[in-house]
Formats: sequence, C-alpha cells, structure tokens
Amino acid sequence: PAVPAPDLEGVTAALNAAMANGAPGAMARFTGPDGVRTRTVGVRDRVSGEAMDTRARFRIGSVSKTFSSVVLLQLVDEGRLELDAPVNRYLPGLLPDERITVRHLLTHRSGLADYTDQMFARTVPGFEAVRNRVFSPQELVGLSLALPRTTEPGAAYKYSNTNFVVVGMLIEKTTGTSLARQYERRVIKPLNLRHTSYVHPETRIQGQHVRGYLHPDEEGAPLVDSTEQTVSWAQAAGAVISDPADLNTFTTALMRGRLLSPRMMDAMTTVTPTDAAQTRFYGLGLRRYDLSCGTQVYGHTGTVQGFYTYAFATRDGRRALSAMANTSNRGAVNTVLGGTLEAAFCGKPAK
Ligand SMILES: C[C@@H](NC(=O)[C@@H](C)NC(=O)CCCC[C@H](NC(=O)C[NH3+])C(=O)[O-])C(=O)O
Repeated sequence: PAVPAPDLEGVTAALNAAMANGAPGAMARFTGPDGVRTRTVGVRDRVSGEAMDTRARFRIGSVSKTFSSVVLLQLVDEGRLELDAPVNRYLPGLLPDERITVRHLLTHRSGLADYTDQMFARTVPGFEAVRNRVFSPQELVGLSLALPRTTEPGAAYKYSNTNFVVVGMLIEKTTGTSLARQYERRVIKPLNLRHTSYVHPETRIQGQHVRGYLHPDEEGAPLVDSTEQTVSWAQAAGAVISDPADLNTFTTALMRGRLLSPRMMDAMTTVTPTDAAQTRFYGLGLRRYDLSCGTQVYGHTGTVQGFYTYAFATRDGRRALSAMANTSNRGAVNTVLGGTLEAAFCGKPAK
C-alpha cells in the first residue's frame, strides 16, 4: 500500500525548533521506499563552528537498550537463558528478590530503583562527578539496591536504567565474553554498522563526531561541553556510539526480522502502555509510538549528557527515521525533536 511521503519541511521545522529551544544543532535521516533524505541545522561544534553533519557519530543513550535487548533475546532464541526465569538463576545472589525475572528487566517491571535519579539530581555537579569514573556493573546495582524497590516484581512499568545494567551482566555471564564483543558479533558485524561502537570506558568518540552540550540547571548559565565521558554510569543501558545511517540500518534490519526469530520478534513487540493517553508503549527493550496518522513506529529514545536521540522504524522495516539534537537537560528540545517522527512518518498534514 502507498505510504505518505515524508514531510521534509516539517522535519526541518522540528530541527529548527530544537535549536530555538537551545540545541546548538540537530539532524535527521529518513530512509524510505524513495531513498534516503537527510536534514541538518546548526553546528556540531560550537568552537570550530563546523556544521552539523549526518556522517558524524554521537552517543545514542538509551537506544543502547534496544541493542542490549537484541543480544539478550538472541541468547533466549539459542536456549541459553529463559525469559521467565529468575535473574538470580544466572547471577546467583545478585538481587534480593527471586521473583524478579529476565522479562521484568526488559519490560522495566522489576521494581529495581533507578540510581541515576539521585546521581544526576544536580545536573552538572552530578555529571562532573562521574564523567571520568569507571563503575563495575555490580557497583551500579548496589546503588539501586540501597534505594527502596518501586514496585512488586511484574506489577507495574517503572523505567529504570538498573534493569539494563543487569541485562549487560546477564549477557557477559551467559556468553563468558564482554558486552562489546557480543554487540560486535551479533549486531555490528552482521549489519556492517561501520560507525557503531561500544568503547566503554574510553571517553573519546572516535572519528568524525558531534560535540554534545549540557544545559546547567541554572537559567542562563553557559553550556557545558559534555562530549568526553566514560558513560560508565550507563553501560548496557546507554553507552553505545552510532550515527544516523547505522541507526536506520539497525532499526530496519530488526523490524525485517534479520536479528531475531519471528517468535522473539513477537515477544519483543508485545507492548503495554506507558502513558495515560495510550500512545506510548514499551515491549522488550523497545518503545512503540502510535502516531496521529495511525502509523505505529518501533525503536527507542535516548538521553545522555549533550545528546537527545530518536531512532524508530515502521513494523515492516520499509521506513526509518533517526534524529539527534546535541544538547540535553532541556525537555523542550527533546519534545520538539520528537516532532520529526510525525513529519517523517505521517507526511504533510491534510489541507
Ligand atoms: C530517558 C532516556 N533514558 C536514557 O537515555 C538513559 C540512558 N538516560 C537517562 O536515564 C538520563 C540520565 C540523566 C541525563 C541528564 N539529566 C539530568 O541531569 C537531570 N537533572 C541530561 O539531561 O543530560 C530514554 O529511555 O529515552
């Protein structure tokens, strides 16, 4: 069936709105039946003035969660661990509640508190305190377990980075190798994602990249260049680096069934609502957005100091959009950047 052409003026308007709300720059890449369309606004580097460039890499934040979920679900497909088994069967003694299962982690229904709420309660001091730190995943889980659980296991959706730190531990324990190696072997190499990497705890972004700028909490305070950091506070929950082309390759390949069995794709895309309006949903390490034109898109959003990211595709994998603005701690920027989804997937609003 014919699909609406992307509204590229609408995409550009959303990117300009991101700048108007405080992003030094923004960009989007749409892949569809009529080929690739890219749009860029502003700068990727405020000092050099170099223009935003869709060939530049950046930190994708929680879009990493979908990479981690794919790796874990491949291990489930291979029978090496079970979705409804207790996490403690594979990581004995890690969690204080045997009822928390692998599936609870992937659906944010474990009840494990998110340590980043406290870690980044004060945005810049919190960031400066950890930007060069290297944490073990056990340390991060320890930070979470020092806080009260947020729900009984399975009872409710409550987003928490802790869940995917544990997913990373499950991947390393089950395979006996590093997370980086598993991303490489199971996703990056097979899809030839040449600008995607997991280099934790290296702080630099290799190759041509976007510099990210963090808004302090104090109105009017100067932006903080947050480009170099270990992202050790996030690891499997947020430390992957990629670029717009690789993200579209990843989401379309995922939706076309190139990474997981049909059975596992069904499990991954079985969602529950996360908002009252019931337009936002979460499956297994995967978000679903139901757009105004009825199109449902699957993928993930990302927020890491200096970078907001959206990476989504249609269920048939025929259309994909990735968008990024190089700032953070500015909710309005994140919201308007999300406007690229409606423009790209729903096209020009009917006259
Ligand atoms: C929400 C998003 N989650 C992620 O991408 C994960 C990796 N990021 C976070 O949990 C945000 C950490 C604080 C960011 C900081 N905020 C503060 O410091 C607030 N005081 C910032 O905005 O840079 C997602 O799933 O879409």
